[in-house]
Amino acid sequence: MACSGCAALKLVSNRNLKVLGSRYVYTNVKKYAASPLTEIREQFRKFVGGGVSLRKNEDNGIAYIAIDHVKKKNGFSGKMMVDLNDAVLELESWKTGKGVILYGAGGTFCSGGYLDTVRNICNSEDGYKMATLMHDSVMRLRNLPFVSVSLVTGKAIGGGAELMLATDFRLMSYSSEIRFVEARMGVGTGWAGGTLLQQLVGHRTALDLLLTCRKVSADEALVLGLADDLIEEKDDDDDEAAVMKATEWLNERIASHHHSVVQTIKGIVVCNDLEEERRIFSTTWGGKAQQDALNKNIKHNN
Ligand SMILES: CCC(=O)SCCNC(=O)CCNC(=O)[C@H](O)C(C)(C)COP(=O)(O)OP(=O)(O)OC[C@H]1O[C@@H](n2cnc3c(N)ncnc32)[C@H](O)[C@@H]1OP(=O)(O)O
Repeated sequence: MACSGCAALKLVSNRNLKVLGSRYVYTNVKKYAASPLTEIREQFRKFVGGGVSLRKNEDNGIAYIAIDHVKKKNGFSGKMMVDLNDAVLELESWKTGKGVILYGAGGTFCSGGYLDTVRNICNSEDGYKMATLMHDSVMRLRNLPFVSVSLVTGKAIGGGAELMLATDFRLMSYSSEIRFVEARMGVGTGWAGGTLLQQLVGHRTALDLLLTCRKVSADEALVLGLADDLIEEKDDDDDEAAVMKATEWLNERIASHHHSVVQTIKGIVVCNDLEEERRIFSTTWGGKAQQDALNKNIKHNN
């Protein structure tokens, strides 16, 4: 008698898929011994071009991460990958921070992997290493106890489109656009974009955007939930004006709160664990910000 499960099993084994818990996992993917990050960083910092810089403003508690490789539309070199990793590691020890704005210099967010670097690491093992380094930076950035915003002006292409998914929010200038071109370039997402995009817009829209490689305008990004707000631009190349607008937008959410409160709320939202939520929550309970609020007899009726 035909067994319907057998057909499914055959399909699964044909595709080198194995059931693991409730998930199917690929079994025909070559496994690499995990290289230590220090080793990967040493290798990647040799692929020069551009830089990523960090500026912390102690007055407003906002840090600014600038992607700067303007001549190459902010194509992300190996060195920039290491710079980003350094920036995020430094932010992890910033006690009084509240927010982070990630932006591209010269009116482009980021055109993805710098093709000179890409050509130098164009083999499966180095691809695994690049993904390891970028996953480390992206997930550390995402989990920082600060509210993070990507400010997208101009284009966010390929890895650049993935990078903007690392932050809590995305602000786009009206004429900016996002384009996941990885499939057109013969690859998948290597900077955590598949996972993050799926979480943000759902798996069908993620598949659609990744397979069609189509341009997503700022207006459409807003509808899809890829963007949270649009900012007006007088001149897309005017980094300072755009950064100022993003700062205002972020400040509307964080300026009136003590850094300990912002950090607690962000920590709670990303921890996904009630025991951890209790621990983080208890750091502000009974603290000065709570005492001050109680002493003010605040009414919430307007
Ligand atoms: C990690 C996996 C990935 O990220 S896959 C995606 C890799 N990125 C790409 O393939 C982007 C290729 N570039 C482009 O599509 C265009 O240059 C874009 C970004 C749309 C900009 O077009 P447009 O405004 O007309 O400027 P342009 O082409 O004249 O560029 C100016 C100079 O910059 C360069 N450039 C641009 N992006 C990169 C990049 N990612 N890596 C290396 N170089 C890049 C262009 O080649 C051009 O250089 P040049 O002035 O001709 O020497």
